[in-house]
Amino acid sequence: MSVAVLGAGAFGTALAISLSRNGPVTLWARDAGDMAKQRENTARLAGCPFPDALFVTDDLAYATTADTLLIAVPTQKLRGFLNANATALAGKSLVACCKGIEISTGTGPVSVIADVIPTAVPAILTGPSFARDIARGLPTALTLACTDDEIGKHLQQRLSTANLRLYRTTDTSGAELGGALKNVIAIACGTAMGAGLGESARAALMTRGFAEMQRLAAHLRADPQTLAGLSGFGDLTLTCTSQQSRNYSLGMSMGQGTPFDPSTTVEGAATAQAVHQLAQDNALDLPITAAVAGLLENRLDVATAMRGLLARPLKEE
Ligand SMILES: NC(=O)C1=CN([C@@H]2O[C@H](COP(=O)(O)OP(=O)(O)OC[C@H]3O[C@@H](n4cnc5c(N)ncnc54)[C@H](OP(=O)(O)O)[C@@H]3O)[C@@H](O)[C@H]2O)C=CC1
Ligand SMILES: O=C(CO)COP(=O)(O)O
Repeated sequence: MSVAVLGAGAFGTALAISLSRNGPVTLWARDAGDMAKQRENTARLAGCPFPDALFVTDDLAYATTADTLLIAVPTQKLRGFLNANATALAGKSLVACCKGIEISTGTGPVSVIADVIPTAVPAILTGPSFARDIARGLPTALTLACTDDEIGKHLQQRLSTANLRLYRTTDTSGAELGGALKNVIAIACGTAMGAGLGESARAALMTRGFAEMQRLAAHLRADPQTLAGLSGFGDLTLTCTSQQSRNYSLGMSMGQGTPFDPSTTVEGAATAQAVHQLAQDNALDLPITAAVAGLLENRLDVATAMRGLLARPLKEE
């Protein structure tokens, strides 16, 4: 099974570095010039040199000769990328390596792939992992979800390494929901911490945020067990507690009232909007998501958002 990673941001680069410890891997970037010369992605993942088995290219036709393609572009860019390269991607195993819900359709990366490239076998690789940890070869466990269990088994074998351990599921819906929604809750947690509301408030937001994740997953018929696994609870834990997370950091900035670099990839911002819309369309009660969407759209300030959450009617857990 030959492997290429399409998209050389922090995560795509880290995966390519990690997988090239198993054998040759191609990393495709829109502009590969500097990376090919320096053997390092100084812009997105500085300090992580490329192993010899990693080949960088900006020739998509060459990269897509591999039979398994990992796609690591941000969720809101995925459809455009697939449409632009549909012929080259037809019939391949396409593993989404992004976390989010598309604003225009309210669906996740696996559904977007199935929609644009119906001949492909879509899968998703998701779970608790920072790009830098993967690139450094630190121990990491992720979820590989593919509705075709046989292909899922092949992908699990090929994409696991000595330090990157993949667990398999056929529940693509649960896996993509967990990875998308935890980012929204991480923004909420970062906001609370930035505003000085304390670690008890963060624990409450994580737990009630997880209840929102389960509620939406149940509505969309995802398996609750998937939400309790690496791609849901696992990634929620990591992202809501680490300043390495960009979603958490955006929240911290909002809580502190300090500026945040708008060019940073923060998947939870668009996803909060998409999920808030889904909740309204389906009469689902997702108050933390609604508060995050309100903060991001400047309809709410932190104090009002917190007051709103605390003033909700008392209920059973
Ligand atoms: N960073 C991390 O620790 C982790 C990230 N992820 C997920 O990985 C996904 C990507 O994030 P990450 O790598 O960190 O983001 P980065 O901001 O580091 O990089 C985004 C990359 O996407 C590329 N890109 C954007 N639009 C297109 C397009 N239309 N066609 C081709 N390439 C495009 C950019 O290319 P260019 O450089 O040319 O602009 C850039 O290389 C996100 O969904 C994120 O949630 C998951 C786990 C960990
Ligand atoms: O998904 C991640 C960790 O699993 C990375 O989180 P951020 O996108 O918030 O940096």
